[in-house]
Amino acid sequence: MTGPSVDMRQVRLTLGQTRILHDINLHVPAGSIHALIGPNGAGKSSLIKTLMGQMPHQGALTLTWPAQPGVIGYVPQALEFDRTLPMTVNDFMGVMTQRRPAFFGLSSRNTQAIDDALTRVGMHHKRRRRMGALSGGERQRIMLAQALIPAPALLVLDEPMAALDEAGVAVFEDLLGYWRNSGVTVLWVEHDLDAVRRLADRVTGLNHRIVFEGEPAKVLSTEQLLALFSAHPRINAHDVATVLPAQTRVAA
Ligand SMILES: Nc1ncnc2c1ncn2[C@@H]1O[C@H](COP(=O)(O)OP(=O)(O)OP(=O)(O)O)[C@@H](O)[C@H]1O
Repeated sequence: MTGPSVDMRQVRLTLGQTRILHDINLHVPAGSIHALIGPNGAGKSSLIKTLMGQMPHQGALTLTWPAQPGVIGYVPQALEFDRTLPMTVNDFMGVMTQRRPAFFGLSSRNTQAIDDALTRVGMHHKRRRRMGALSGGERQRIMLAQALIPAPALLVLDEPMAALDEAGVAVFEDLLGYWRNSGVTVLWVEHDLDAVRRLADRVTGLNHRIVFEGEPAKVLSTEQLLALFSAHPRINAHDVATVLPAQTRVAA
């Protein structure tokens, strides 16, 4: 299950008249946990969608696999579900993990894997609930569960912790440890800088272009964070107060 390295060379993205990404050169080593941080609208989700082949980018994108190409898992930003949509957690897991339509029921081939994944994120007892009746944090746990089937070698996470409570964060950290030990490559968009310091091997600061890259302990200095978060036109005092950790705010 060992993951690939990821390389972007001179990647650019223009949507309409707006240049979203400028000359991105990014290297994510195989089997590493690589965080992507930056202000709102900096292009983090766009970079991830570019990697997933969903954007009309220019430049070179390379995945170098250790042996054969493996599975790429994706956890999108928090999804909303209509409360009345008659789709249970089981149905959703079926839709995400099997080819046959979910209204035929779960494929027996996947039942055990789905049970295990839901147990792993602490949601097995809610598998008959409607997706729209779950809390945001519970839905986020389901999004993590679907990314476990089939076991990914490269995992792309877009703010997976955004809606999680303390117990959910513990589940996520446990999964991250599991992926790390399994050699999975993880590219992870995150706003919680304390979590990035604690859990990532490397971090890239993005604001339409790469502002810095390196080990969190070395590059997440007050100066670098101010350069990253104050260069954006939409940044204001409130954004700085919510984005920078308390320790950094005091120091700044
Ligand atoms: N399809 C699109 N067409 C035009 N502009 C777009 C499109 N998708 C995104 N954008 C713009 O691209 C910029 C980057 O958006 P993106 O969602 O990648 O930022 P982000 O860093 O993920 O932001 P956030 O942290 O708020 O989720 C934004 O200004 C957004 O409005």
